[in-house]
Amino acid sequence: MGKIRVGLVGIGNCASAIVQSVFLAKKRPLRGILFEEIGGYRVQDIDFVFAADVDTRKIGKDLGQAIFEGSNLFPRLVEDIETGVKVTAGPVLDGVAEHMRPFFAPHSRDVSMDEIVKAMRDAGVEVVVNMLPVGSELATRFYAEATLRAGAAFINGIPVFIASDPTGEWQEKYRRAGLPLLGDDVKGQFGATILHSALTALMRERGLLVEETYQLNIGGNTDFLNMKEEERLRSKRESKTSAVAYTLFNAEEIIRSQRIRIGPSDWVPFLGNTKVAYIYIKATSFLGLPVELDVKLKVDDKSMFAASMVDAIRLAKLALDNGLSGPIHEASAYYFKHPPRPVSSPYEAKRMLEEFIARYGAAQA
Ligand SMILES: O=P([O-])([O-])O[C@@H]1[C@@H](O)[C@H](O)[C@@H](O)[C@H](O)[C@@H]1O
Repeated sequence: MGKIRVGLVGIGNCASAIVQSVFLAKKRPLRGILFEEIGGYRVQDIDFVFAADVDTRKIGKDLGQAIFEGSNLFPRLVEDIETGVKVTAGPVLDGVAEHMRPFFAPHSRDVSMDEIVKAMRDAGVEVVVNMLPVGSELATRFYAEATLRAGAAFINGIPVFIASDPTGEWQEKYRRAGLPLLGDDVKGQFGATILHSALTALMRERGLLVEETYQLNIGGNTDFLNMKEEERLRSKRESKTSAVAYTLFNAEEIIRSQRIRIGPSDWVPFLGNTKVAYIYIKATSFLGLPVELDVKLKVDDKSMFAASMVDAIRLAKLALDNGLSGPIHEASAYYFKHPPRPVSSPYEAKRMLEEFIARYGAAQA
């Protein structure tokens, strides 16, 4: 099987977890992985060929070194990573929040679309992964456009609505260009969203009516620090809330009456990369009697991201190999919180995904 030529945008903790998982997979079988192979592609078939960031502490360094620079704190799991890819300077646009400047060292050079498209083309990028900070609306659109012009598939890991663009414009652009589009906003492997929505889906399946629910999240990395600005956080709340709301009988009513509250809640520096989620659900069961559930989840936030992303990358490549274009619904519904076509149960989403892999993976073999 061939390699997958991948470009990474935003060399933060998520990128570190992805890069390290690929180099770890070259040494020994990965633990906790969902699919060993997708259409014949293994995690170690991911080849990094392009990387972009705005932080001067990362620009110009080998990707294998840049993932440990700046405010990155994902632990080192592999020694001596050399990718041969130098981190290139991307445009800053809205990629750095004002209150983050003391923690960042963004460059101040103008970087044009032509420069980035050329760099992507020269590198022969097939799949671009967007991992910019939440709230990077302009910067995400910039890279979605650059990827399109460079002729690659785009995976949008953050809550800017590209694959799920309500106007349908981005979906149409990718369809016309004959390129796959996956997104939006990664659903961690066993993160707060999948756990919360699996619980509410189970309640629905067992005939319970959810009356009220919240999901509070705290963490100590720059992702949580960035989201302290309420405006940057708006799309994240929408994305996370919708992922749970799709599993409810009474979504509209519960949203209207503000009996659902979901989102990142605070930055607690000493937590580092650990994310803690508190989930509460109150439901009505048989004969109108109440059921209450309180769950606390504690996970490494970025390994959760990477587990989903190494699958999404292989699915994007499978879509490319099979000449699929526009939104890849099966992959988006399972791995992303805000897909263009949401599915009300994670089990149904998994069934669709497995059918997709069997169909296109087999076609390829
Ligand atoms: O899946 P989940 O745990 O609800 O939420 C996750 C966030 O906590 C994480 O910071 C981000 O990198 C992932 O993309 C995902 O959004």
